[in-house]
Amino acid sequence: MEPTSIIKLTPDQLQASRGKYVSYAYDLSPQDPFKLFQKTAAYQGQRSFWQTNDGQQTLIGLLPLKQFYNCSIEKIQAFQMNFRANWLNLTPINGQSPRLLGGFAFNLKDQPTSVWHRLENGYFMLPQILFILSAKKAQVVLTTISKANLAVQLQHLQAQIKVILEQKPITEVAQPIKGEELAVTKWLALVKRSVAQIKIGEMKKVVLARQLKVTGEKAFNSATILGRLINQQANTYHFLVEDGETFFIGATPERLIQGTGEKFATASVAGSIGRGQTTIEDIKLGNQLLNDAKNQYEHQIVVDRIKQSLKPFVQTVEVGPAQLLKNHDIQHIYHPIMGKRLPNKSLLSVVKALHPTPALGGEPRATAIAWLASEEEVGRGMYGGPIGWLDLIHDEGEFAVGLRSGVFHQNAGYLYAGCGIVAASVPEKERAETRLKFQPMLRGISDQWILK
Ligand SMILES: C=C(O[C@@H]1C=C(C(=O)O)C=C[C@H]1O)C(=O)O
Repeated sequence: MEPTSIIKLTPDQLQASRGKYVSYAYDLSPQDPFKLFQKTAAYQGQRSFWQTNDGQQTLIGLLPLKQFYNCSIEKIQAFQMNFRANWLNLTPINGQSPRLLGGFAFNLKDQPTSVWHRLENGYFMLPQILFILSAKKAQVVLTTISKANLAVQLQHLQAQIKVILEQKPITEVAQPIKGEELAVTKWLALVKRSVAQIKIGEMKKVVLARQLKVTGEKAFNSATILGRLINQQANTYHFLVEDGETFFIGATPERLIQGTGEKFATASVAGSIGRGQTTIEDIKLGNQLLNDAKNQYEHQIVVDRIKQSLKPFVQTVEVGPAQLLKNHDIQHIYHPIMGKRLPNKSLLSVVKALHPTPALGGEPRATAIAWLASEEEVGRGMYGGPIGWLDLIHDEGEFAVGLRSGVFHQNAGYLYAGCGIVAASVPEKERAETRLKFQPMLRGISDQWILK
């Protein structure tokens, strides 16, 4: 299957490729996504991982050819255009094209918070080695900038893949951790102030986030956490971006946008309750959530806003029926929302129009964002931002909302959780809801945690 000599170019072709982005895609035998990721330990600090919520599609990116920090949507879009204009496809027929992996910040900050290191304002990478995996198929896309000897450049990448595939996957046992919810009193006071602000009619809803700090004896290992999240959190997107010693990781249930050739699909996910110990209790809790006036109200704000925001990009906005989105620790009210894509509407322009939805920002958006910027103590970094991938050639891709997540550096990690505040919010109840939302990450990091 793997070609022995990857490519033969004539001198003229070589000349034409000089300075251009070139890519070459080929098939591998099917791979177990996480096992393959474990085999890439030698590339730690230079990897990205993405898996869809049905577990059917996985992307693993290694060895950035390009890295983007301080990622405005415009900057990434400009790169996509530039790449397309300077790209040479060496794959004989069809084949996959190069993709960017990574995410945007919740909002761009002038003054970075140290816990995020270089990831504060978002991060994307263009991998030299990109694995695209589905249940039955594994493909790899090699991307490089053509220099004097392109064939050697590509063969060098191909040789690295061979080495990766021969590795033994290593599994590490998770370490015990200490956890501390940060600034709780201040946060409860902010909930109260926000409710007051809502009651005087300044806003309808604002989503407030807080942090839980975790500490281990030794540095956290991204692969260990990722493997546990994959095992524990079904029905969620699993994502990881690494930048040297810093990584952002999570298991989010919320799709922001999927763009295929034909459609744009998004979802409203808002309104939360725990899972039951028994099936009967679980159904009861689900029904309670679906019929609860406060949660219905919180949710409807999200549906209405998404409908408005998506409208200019699709033929007709279709809203599916209300459903429960059930995860390991929590369930939400959820509607699929989609429409047929109108011509000349880019995926990133939809990201810009949607983000942040009132599931993460608030309503009205500008007022809520201004309120968060002035009142929220800690920077959100990539928490709550769009995270996923973008095809550089076909303008297809998918972005989830980067929640149920945390940023890690050496032996410290900061988990984030937020919740929608409306006029009927009670601070202690909202704290309990955010506690529930820390659970997936705590469980993902360790079997043993002590909370201060
Ligand atoms: C903000 C978070 O979750 C969001 C807020 C929800 C809510 O307020 O009910 C539910 C799902 C998410 O859209 C989070 O998990 O941190």
